[in-house]
Amino acid sequence: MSNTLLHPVTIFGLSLLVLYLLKRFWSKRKVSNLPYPPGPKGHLIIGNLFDIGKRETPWIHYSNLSKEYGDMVFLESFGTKLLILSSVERVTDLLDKRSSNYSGRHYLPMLCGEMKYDEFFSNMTYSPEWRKQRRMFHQHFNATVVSRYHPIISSGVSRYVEDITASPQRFRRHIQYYFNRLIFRSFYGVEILEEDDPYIKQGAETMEGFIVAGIPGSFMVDMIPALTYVPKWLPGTGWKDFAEYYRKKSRQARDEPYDHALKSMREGTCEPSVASRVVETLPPTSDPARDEEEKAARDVLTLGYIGSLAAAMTFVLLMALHPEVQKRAQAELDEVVGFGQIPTFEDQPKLVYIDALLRELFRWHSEVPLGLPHTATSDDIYDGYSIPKDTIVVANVWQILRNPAHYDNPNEFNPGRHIKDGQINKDILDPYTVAFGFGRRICPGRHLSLDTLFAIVTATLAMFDISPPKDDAGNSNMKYSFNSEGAVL
Ligand code: HEM
Repeated sequence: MSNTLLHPVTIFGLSLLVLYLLKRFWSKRKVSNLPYPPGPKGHLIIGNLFDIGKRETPWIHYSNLSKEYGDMVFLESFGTKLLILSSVERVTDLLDKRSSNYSGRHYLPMLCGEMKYDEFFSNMTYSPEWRKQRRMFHQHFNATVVSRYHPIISSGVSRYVEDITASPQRFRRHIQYYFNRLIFRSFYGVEILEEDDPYIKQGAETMEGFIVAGIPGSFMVDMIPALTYVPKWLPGTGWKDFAEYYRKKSRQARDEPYDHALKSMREGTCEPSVASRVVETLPPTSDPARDEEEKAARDVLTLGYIGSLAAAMTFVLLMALHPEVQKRAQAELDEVVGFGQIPTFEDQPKLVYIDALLRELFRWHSEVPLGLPHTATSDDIYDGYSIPKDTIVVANVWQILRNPAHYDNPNEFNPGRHIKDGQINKDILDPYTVAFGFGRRICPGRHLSLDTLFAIVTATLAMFDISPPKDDAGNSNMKYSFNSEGAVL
């Protein structure tokens, strides 16, 4: 008898039955008698698993679903509820206007439980700890103080121009190096001397882990959290090695540059940085709160790794594909700044076409096509529908930025669409208000990010011409694709 009960098929069957009953139970817990927002009918037991589960371009799948069900699509599988918003109106109503309820982050068993990425405030749920870390970050990167990094940005640009002049074919490495040097100098006051610096690698790998595990449904354990208890020696548990690898990398990325900065501060060899300002405000080492505050500081600093590299790579691709846009931008620089001169931040307000080009860059290719998912921290009722607590709310940024109601011929790359009567057209949807996220969770690094991009984009256009590679017959043979680091040429 006991043998029959322990038979793997019996255990599997019983588990399915329990999951099914749980699903029925959870599905019945509606906020009120109101229905959930529309969405495809789920299958028996697994619900909408096939819609939520891993796929290469989920934003395109969600966009197709919205054509059938409207600008709010509700999916559910094993108790996980997902609401996909695909219009500015819905996003504004829920993520901006009701942001006190929609600023949570979902506890993803893989990302948070296994990989421990919820130590960084970008992945923390809406809590006092999140508020503390976010405030700390904001102090150093809000719009009024970000100009303090301009000297570092400008010196980085000079070095970038030298590097590209010396070896233009290595442009990807030089762009990467520009962003990494900038981040390390501004955050840690530390100069990165080598392109292959281990800190750079740790940061990139930490980000890589986030990009894969940050999308709900990428790992089965996100749907069935009980899988956490499956022992590592069982076949099919390679995801546990993945989690361990990235857990270690993110800890290194957090601790090593910070310790390096502390050492340089003690030796008096580092320049003023976010780290030095944060350390000055920490309680004394004798204070029991010191450890906790210092851990928060380490976590906050690590988030600086999130880079604008992807946008810069996409810029290079677009200039190679659109010589007419490149020429027009160069003509504006020649006229406003002078031929072969690198603009400064003072020139920025006069460079309207460059402004439009950067906006179009963010519109045409969103680096984070589904933003970062928010969650509802309480039950809600909206537009005749019930939205239960813990629903994951995702904005389909890609679809909003390609909506023909906002942009004519949305697939076309056309900076001119953002200009009217020689000025930025305020009547057209500003892509930055979508690309950098929403409400209380809006990207706090956006000002730094836009300034660093302005500097590298204008320096590149002022000093170089970008053209596609040619074959022996002189024909362009450029092939490209996109990955998490932007365009791959
Ligand atoms: C092209 C560059 C960038 C893009 C497109 C981008 C986009 C985003 C998006 C979509 C979010 C999620 C917002 C939401 O939850 O609604 C976010 C969050 C965040 N970003 Fe950025 N970002 C960029 C660069 C940066 C940089 C350079 C930094 C650091 C200096 C940074 C720091 C952060 C942090 C800390 C969060 C988490 C905020 C929170 O959860 O409270 N980002 N970013």
